[in-house]
Amino acid sequence: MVDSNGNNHDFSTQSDSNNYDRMKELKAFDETKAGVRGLVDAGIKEIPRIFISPPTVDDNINKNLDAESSKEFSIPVIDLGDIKKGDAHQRKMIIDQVINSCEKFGFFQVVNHGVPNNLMDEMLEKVRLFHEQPAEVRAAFYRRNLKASSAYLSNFDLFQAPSANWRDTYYCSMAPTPPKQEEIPMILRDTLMEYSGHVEKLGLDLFELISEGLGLKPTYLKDMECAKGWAFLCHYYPECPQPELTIGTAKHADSDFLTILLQDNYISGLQVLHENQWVDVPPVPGALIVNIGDLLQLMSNDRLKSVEHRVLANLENPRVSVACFFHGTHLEQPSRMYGPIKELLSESDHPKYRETTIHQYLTHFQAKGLDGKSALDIFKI
Ligand SMILES: O=C(O)CCC(=O)C(=O)O
Ligand SMILES: [Fe+2]
Repeated sequence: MVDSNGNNHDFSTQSDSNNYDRMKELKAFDETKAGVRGLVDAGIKEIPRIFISPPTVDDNINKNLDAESSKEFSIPVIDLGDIKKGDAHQRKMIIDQVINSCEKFGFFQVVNHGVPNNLMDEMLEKVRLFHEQPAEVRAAFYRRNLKASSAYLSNFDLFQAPSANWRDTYYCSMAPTPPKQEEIPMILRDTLMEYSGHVEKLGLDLFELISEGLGLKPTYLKDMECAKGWAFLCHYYPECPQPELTIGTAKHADSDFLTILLQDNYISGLQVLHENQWVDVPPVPGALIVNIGDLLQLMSNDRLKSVEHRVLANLENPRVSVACFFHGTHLEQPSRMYGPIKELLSESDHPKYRETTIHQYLTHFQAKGLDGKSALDIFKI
């Protein structure tokens, strides 16, 4: 294919397995700065070798698009609307639903959450437009620097993971220190800032409900600065000519306290691992998906679950999503320690993890890449 600088790159397809320099091809792909979208625009019919998923431990839980995912379970949908009415009994019922979902699935969807529907639609549309701009426009934002506060790139773990994922991402670290306005692509800027303000409020509400549900004072997690720092991952999953050979996002658990995910209104693909079965999370109009990340699993001493999930690639249509990662203030407070919350421990409930800084945890998560294994394991006592 030809990149935005007019250079020609050839990537091995699966038939070239005897003649395959993986590192060279990863670099060549990265240097196109055009992402997976660039490959599709170039008209490839077979996916390059670097995207082919090797057999993994979860191959018995079939990745195949034709395979039935579990119909036995579904992720709970929780209506937050009644909370605003100030009825204590209703509030208690909602908190119970939230905590039960976090303990059982690690995931739930929320409706009547306060983020306007038209803003959510606009956000998805702007992300799509960003990723569908001409390659040379996108390339200006492409950087493989995980410390950058605003960056477009394909696969943060391209050089670490066992195989590349069929996905491109625009990343924006929004709080507590936002990028300079002009660093955010113009096409996304206003919508992302407005959306961010709403998601911040919802994040605070959720941390309050979870604190209460754990029997802590309502501001406990807020006081731990869980809601003070967040970043957006604006994903784009191009249509894929051979979806059964690759994956949109490999199996992983999230590296933060909590994630609020806005998914495509029409194109599904997100699946959550529950009782060793993949459960689809279908788009629900107006809903946002919420899931517990590793840092809250660690702080709750395994009571709340950071559950593995993945996104399937699909043959026909691009899929868009916007994940908001509440990751705390690790850059501003690098030495702050996080461990199991003392108030949740007892004679019979000993700490299961040693304390760590978020920086230490994230360094490990990023070095490992999405390799299908939990990043929490090395912190277990
Ligand atoms: O695109 C999605 O639906 C999920 C993305 C995701 O799991 C992540 O960014 O961690
Ligand atoms: Fe995730």
